Amino acid sequence: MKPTTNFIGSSESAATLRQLVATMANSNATVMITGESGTGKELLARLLHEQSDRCGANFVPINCAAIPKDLLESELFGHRKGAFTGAVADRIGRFELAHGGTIFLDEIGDMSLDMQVKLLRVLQERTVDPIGGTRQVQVDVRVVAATHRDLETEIAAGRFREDLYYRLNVLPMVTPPLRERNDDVAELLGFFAKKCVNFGKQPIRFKADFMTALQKYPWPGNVRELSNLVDRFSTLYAGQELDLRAIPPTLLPRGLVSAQAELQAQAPLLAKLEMTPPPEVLAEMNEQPEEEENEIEGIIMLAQGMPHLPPEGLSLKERMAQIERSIIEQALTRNSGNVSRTAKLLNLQRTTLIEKINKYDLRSAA
Ligand SMILES: Nc1ncnc2c1ncn2[C@@H]1O[C@H](COP(=O)(O)OP(=O)(O)OP(=O)(O)O)[C@@H](O)[C@H]1O
Repeated sequence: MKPTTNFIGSSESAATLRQLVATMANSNATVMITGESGTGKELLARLLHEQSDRCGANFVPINCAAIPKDLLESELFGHRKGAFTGAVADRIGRFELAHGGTIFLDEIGDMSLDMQVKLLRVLQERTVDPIGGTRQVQVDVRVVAATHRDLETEIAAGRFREDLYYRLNVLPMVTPPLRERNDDVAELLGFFAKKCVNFGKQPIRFKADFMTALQKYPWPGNVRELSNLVDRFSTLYAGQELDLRAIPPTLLPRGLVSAQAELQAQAPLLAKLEMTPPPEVLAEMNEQPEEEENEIEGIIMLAQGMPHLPPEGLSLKERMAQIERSIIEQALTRNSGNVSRTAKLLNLQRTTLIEKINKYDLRSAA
């Protein structure tokens, strides 16, 4: 079978996980993957399967928390026709389906104590008892289990069997939360954006300030949350290059929320005035993602045309001239170069405006 799974990331922990998978792939020992939801536990289990000699048989995932307690036994081990009300035909369980391959028992920490006993027996004897059946079925299955729970705490609380824990935890693997490997955020954004293109969406690109803000976000939903966000962006901003303004405020580090709010509030105003921040301001916004909050606010004030005094000071004359030139240029553009209408819009004498057009070398715009 051709491998299709890709565990993205250049951080040290991502590289270590890929290395662990390669090392563990061809052992038959049970693997226990722990980590927060959305950190890639199922992806790693698939990778393990694809890299193993078992890759020609099935990889069978089952979420033990998503299946009602009463149905889980039948799902895992199967049943015979008539075994219980509703069992209208024989049905093979997930263990049999995974014969020769790998079963992935997700959210094992949510399994009831009753089922834990039954699972332990299967792991020890390598046979399953379909409900209502009269004979046991031998299964050759590699077991990979996963949970977002701390199983040692669950054991201490009497909710998880210690013997099952040791049976499962032969080869442990831990997936770190994304906030602890934010080096991977940019690569993951690119990966999921490309995936959206493969699904026929227009490509989106990310500016530096966008990437930097998202690298600071703690990602409680981890890679799943990041992937969903890219899907949303690919729909809302198809074909565009995204900057800080595209990020939902709830995802922004506190220091950038007010900055973004001002930028967004400014957007309709700028549209109304047919003004955009001068190119040098936009460039500054994109080139200095790491700057302190006060600097970002300074950039925003600049974008708004508000006077801002940078920490290193400035030449007031030069800055005033820059602002004056920019406004005249925009007003001329808006009036298709008509000097009389531009003078009226800026409340200037026509002759004064012509002087300024000459001074700022704006004749081509007039
Ligand atoms: N390093 C990664 N590279 C590429 N995709 C990833 C990576 N990590 C996670 N994903 C993707 O993120 C999503 C969530 O991953 P996965 O289902 O493996 O997480 P999980 O830890 O098993 O979550 P849960 O505990 O909620 O079941 C999937 O679409 C998966 O393909």
